[in-house]
Amino acid sequence: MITRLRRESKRILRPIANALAKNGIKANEITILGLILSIIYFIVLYISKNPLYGAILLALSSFSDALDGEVARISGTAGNKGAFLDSSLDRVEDTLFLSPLVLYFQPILVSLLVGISLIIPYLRARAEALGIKAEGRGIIERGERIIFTMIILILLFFNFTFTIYVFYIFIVLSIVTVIQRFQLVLSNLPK
Ligand SMILES: CC(C)CCC[C@@H](C)CCC[C@@H](C)CCC[C@@H](C)CCOC[C@@H](COP(=O)(O)O[C@@H]1[C@H](O)[C@H](OP(=O)(O)O)[C@@H](O)[C@H](O)[C@H]1O)OCC[C@H](C)CCC[C@H](C)CCC[C@H](C)CCCC(C)C
Ligand SMILES: Nc1ccn([C@@H]2O[C@H](COP(=O)(O)O)[C@@H](O)[C@H]2O)c(=O)n1
Ligand SMILES: [Mg+2]
Ligand SMILES: [Mg+2]
Repeated sequence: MITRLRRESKRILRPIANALAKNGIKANEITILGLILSIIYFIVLYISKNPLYGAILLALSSFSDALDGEVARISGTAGNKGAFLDSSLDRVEDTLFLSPLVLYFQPILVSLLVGISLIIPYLRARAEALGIKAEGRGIIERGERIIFTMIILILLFFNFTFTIYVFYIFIVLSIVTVIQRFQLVLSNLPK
């Protein structure tokens, strides 16, 4: 879903990215800013236990993630080094985004979710190493997972009792995505 939104999102992202590139801001700096914001998210949410602060910091960090690639392309610096930095720091950020959910849900389920959120991109990386395109494959890719996390934090802020069910749905959809990516790779390999 988010992958399909990617093209339309350019209309919002392009002018902001243009302004940043014009002012000499580098893509890697935005990538690092995203990481710093995710660390602040982790600390602030863990200490304050206020899910609204978490939702705001999550929005800012993930927005940096949506912007860095655009800045790299506009300034002509897009390349493997940046792609490696971006994807690898995404994994650090995913861990930081999801771990504090232990404050609200069963730790065993949160640790399962953290693990699954690392397995999903691992499967994409492995698929791509085997020459199989996995972008856009799976019901809940990173963009959707970030939006799910944001919705959960907002629902927690308003103390809705049904939030736990949204959390369960998040886990189930993440497991479905793992299965979808396994299927994708296995059905594309001769043996
Ligand atoms: C003017 C500004 C200062 C205003 C700031 C406003 C912000 C606070 C608003 C934030 C809005 C927030 C909700 C935005 C969330 C965006 C978030 C969903 C984007 C997350 O980025 C995901 C990114 C992932 O793709 P990428 O290829 O880089 O990474 C790959 C991924 O990790 C793979 O994992 P997996 O396999 O899928 O599990 C790995 O396998 C790969 O290795 C890895 O490379 O996708 C980015 C593209 C998105 C399509 C971009 C969406 C942009 C938003 C729609 C833009 C909307 C911004 C507006 C300002 C919104 C304003 C809303 C307002 C607050 C009402
Ligand atoms: N610091 C960076 C970040 C990203 N890139 C390039 O952008 C691609 C990812 O774009 P997104 O829109 O998904 O963020 C990535 O593959 C790199 O080519 C970069 O060069 N430097
Ligand atoms: Mg990015
Ligand atoms: Mg990133």
